[in-house]
Amino acid sequence: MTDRSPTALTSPLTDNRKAEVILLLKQVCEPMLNKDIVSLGMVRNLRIIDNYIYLRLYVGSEQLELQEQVEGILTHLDWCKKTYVELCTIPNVRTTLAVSSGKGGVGKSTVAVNLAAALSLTGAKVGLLDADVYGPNVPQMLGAGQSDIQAIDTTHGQRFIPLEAHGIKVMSVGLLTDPSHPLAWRGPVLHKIITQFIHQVEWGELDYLLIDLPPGTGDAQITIVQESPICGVILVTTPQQVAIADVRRSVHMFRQVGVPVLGIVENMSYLLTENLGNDGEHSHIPQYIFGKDGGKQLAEELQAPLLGQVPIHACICEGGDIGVPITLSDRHFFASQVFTEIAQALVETFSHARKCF
Ligand SMILES: Nc1ncnc2c1ncn2[C@@H]1O[C@H](COP(=O)(O)OP(=O)(O)OP(=O)(O)O)[C@@H](O)[C@H]1O
Repeated sequence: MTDRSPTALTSPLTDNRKAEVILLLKQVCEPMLNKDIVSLGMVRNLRIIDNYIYLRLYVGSEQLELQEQVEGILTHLDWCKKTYVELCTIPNVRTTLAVSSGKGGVGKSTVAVNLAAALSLTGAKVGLLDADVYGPNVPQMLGAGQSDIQAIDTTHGQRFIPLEAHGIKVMSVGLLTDPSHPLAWRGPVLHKIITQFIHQVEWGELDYLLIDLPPGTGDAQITIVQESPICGVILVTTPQQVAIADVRRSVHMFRQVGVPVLGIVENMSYLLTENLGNDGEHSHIPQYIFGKDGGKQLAEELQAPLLGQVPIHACICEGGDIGVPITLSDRHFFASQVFTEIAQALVETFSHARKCF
């Protein structure tokens, strides 16, 4: 696994200087998550060559001021002649969030699509990048499965134009391939496609870009995480122990590469069944098909917030199949409200941050 933390150089002099640089950079606070930019993994590829500092800064479109703060604070080093900051951002995208899962089939794409829908219902401009190279089904879940992707030539080279479905901008590896042929890309091709996705999509102005990652903790996830200014990751799990074990691994992987885990969504938490009581009254009883509160316990163990518990319901599955997420077709439905609450919590976190800039 490649480390996103600042890179070490070998001589004792540069090691000392690097330590000094990191100490100063730790004083630069990113107000969204109220943490320093080093702990958030925003500073990468730190190199000190003679009296010059080189680094990459991964930011959202409203955090560009951090560059000035970085350059400013490093002027305190009397040995430093100049700092070269390479700003890495997705143009016009304020906040990039990843949706991930330790294991396939736990409902990661379903959560990503419904969360995108819930965010867009708050009035935010939302994009959804389906980077799940092994099962790219976001376009279908938004009713855009058969659409063709257009590319335009710009002064910066060729750019893909995302589709728009229900007011959400969508881009997917699935849209570039024949749906009847499985995706069997390997290493370099995979890397190229993913990197293209991140840097060659003309999103326009977005408040939130959600990236639906492939399941697991392999090369594809690490590449995406390293090549994009992701502010945090939302992890999706079902409550059963095998899924939990995989998500635990994922949390450690994201923390190791310096990406904050914003929280855990427990999907398929319970199924409500109708019960006819002795008094002739109907009531609903939750059945914990995959076990009870596995995600909740994991969240406590890993000290990550439990963002919500999504029930199992045929309408959620049907919404995905017909291309209209349940959160859009019936926003008052009890399962939709879970997504609405998660979206509101995200908006609260990130819009508060915007006021800080
Ligand atoms: N809460 C739910 N209630 C009912 N069905 C659900 C729920 N969540 C997901 N599903 C269904 O489960 C199936 C798998 O969901 P989804 O494709 O979102 O999983 P995934 O984790 O993204 O899978 P993968 O990444 O392995 O392709 C889909 O048919 C989806 O409609």
